[in-house]
Amino acid sequence: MIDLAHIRNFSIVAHIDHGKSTLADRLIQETGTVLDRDMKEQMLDAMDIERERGITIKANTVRLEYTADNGETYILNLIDTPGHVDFAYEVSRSMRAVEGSLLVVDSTQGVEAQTLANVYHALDADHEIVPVFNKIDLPASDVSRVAEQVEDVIGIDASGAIAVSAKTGQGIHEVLESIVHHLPAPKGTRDAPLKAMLVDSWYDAYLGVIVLVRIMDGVLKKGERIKMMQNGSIHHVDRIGVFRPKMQPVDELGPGEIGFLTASIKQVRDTRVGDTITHEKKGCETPLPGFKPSVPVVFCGLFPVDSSEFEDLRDAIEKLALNDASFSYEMETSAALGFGFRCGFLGLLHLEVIRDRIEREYNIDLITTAPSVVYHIYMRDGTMRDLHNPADMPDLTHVDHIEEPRIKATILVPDEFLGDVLKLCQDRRGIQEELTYAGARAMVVYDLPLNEVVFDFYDRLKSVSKGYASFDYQMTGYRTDFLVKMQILVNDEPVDALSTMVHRDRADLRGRAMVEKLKDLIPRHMFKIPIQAAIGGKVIARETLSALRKDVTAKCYGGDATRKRKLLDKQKAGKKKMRQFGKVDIPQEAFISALKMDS
Ligand SMILES: Nc1nc2c(ncn2[C@@H]2O[C@H](COP(=O)(O)OP(=O)(O)OP(=O)(O)O)[C@@H](O)[C@H]2O)c(=O)[nH]1
Repeated sequence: MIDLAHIRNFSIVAHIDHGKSTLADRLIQETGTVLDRDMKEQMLDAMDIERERGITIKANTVRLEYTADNGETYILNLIDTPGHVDFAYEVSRSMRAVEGSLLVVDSTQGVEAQTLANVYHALDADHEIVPVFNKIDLPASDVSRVAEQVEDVIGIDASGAIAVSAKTGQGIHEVLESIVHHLPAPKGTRDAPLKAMLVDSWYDAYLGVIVLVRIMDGVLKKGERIKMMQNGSIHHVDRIGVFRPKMQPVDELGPGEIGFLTASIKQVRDTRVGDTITHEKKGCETPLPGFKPSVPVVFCGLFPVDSSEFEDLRDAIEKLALNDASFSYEMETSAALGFGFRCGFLGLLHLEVIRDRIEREYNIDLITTAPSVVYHIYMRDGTMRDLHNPADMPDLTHVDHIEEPRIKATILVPDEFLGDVLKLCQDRRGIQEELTYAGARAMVVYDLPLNEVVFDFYDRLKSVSKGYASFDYQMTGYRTDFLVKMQILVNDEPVDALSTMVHRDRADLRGRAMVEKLKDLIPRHMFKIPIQAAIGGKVIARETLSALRKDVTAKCYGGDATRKRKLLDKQKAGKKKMRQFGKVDIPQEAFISALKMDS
């Protein structure tokens, strides 16, 4: 039995790359949770892909045991939260399971857009916050400037801030002491009926679904029968334990504790995040206030390049969906691409991660169609339908008006790039709402159509600001606008995978840019190929790809046989990555490249 006064539950909030994972590693190491020789960098980022991209996707948790300078031993439960905007929902969810946060700010960079977004989640959850200024080993570190920023921009007291280097370990001891002395102990009643929050869940091939819980009141033991309060389903608990960071069984989980349970649950979908778990008999009466469910906001089609791999793709998607309740999919057929899936994601990063995993872990080459947001189509008969795929756009004569999702975007950028950032937002149909300064940085808030952001906004923002701008957004609602479906025709055949919804005022520009790009991306054929952009029956842009008798080896004068061989092999490999539309081969990268807007 662990006494509540000796528990501290906390999370780390930070902008991406400010050192959250590195700090977590140091805390694990400093408390001896993992022996030094077993310590590999970034213990908490389990998946390869996370390691490679340096981002944390699945919220992870670890229990640390720390003997403080006052001689008392404390249990510190760290919940690692994802830092990226796509996973904002996971952040806000895990925040409710803990009482405090370490706010990590890179002292060479300062407060960024996701610092703000994440710290607001923490403040929403009534957290006590300890600011931690990281990377003080670097010459560019400026702790007093960052402290000023934290006070000015976020409005929290930075006098108790700790300067650390998660890299060298400097200041880590102070962080642990501050967790013990500045963060509140959890509250809860041992004798009350069981009330536990379902914080997260994921699928494990051996154990089935693993459920991360925070016990609010009561005690959970192995062998008990529990009830999920949302749907009343009953499960038999076959394992309980904690993460250190490996799984370690425990006898019970009491109030204030964070741990896991398994109960032969087959699918992550059967465990609703934010649900309240109680005992089947003598359970609690009222559930905890619920969480909002995460809804996919970006949709795109995934098709196998090699159509014989459709079943493999289905298998891969089903497996990934087992572990990710926020990823949705349904079968889709496209005239040009054959069989595939229409998939829904929380955002672009989520999309990229899933696509990468399918290509890498399941070895399937994919064609990804243009990402699209969900439009509300109001019909003349008074009904409304969601449009996930521009290809499904109903006949315009039946449509009354169309609404598109809007976001509130917060961008922090050094002064000198502000002009370019404003221009970018303006070009993307943005409406400026706020412009303020914090030192040499400007903070702008824009109301933007999500559609203009999902594709390459973030890349463009990074490039116009030389990487210095940071960005975060939240959905705000829907608004009517003059939106049309633009089709692309290659050799007079519509390529549905390239259909997009655009604002009418920008359609000509976009159409022109797309056909010009496609002209460069599609290889020449033996015949002339017209490439057109059209709205309804009206062509708004056109290019023609001239015919060519293709002899790729022609430039290999001198008859070097191995060079010729290599070129031919390369061409063959390239062929595999092409898709035939009527008589025309379109390379895979054309589907994405054509949509990128350079400026
Ligand atoms: N010099 C120096 N580098 C650091 C320090 N802490 C972290 N880094 C480096 O900064 C980079 C980002 O650190 P991470 O710990 O991966 O950052 P993160 O905030 O967890 O990033 P996400 O998981 O992507 O949100 C890595 O290359 C680290 O090695 C530090 O104290 N000093």
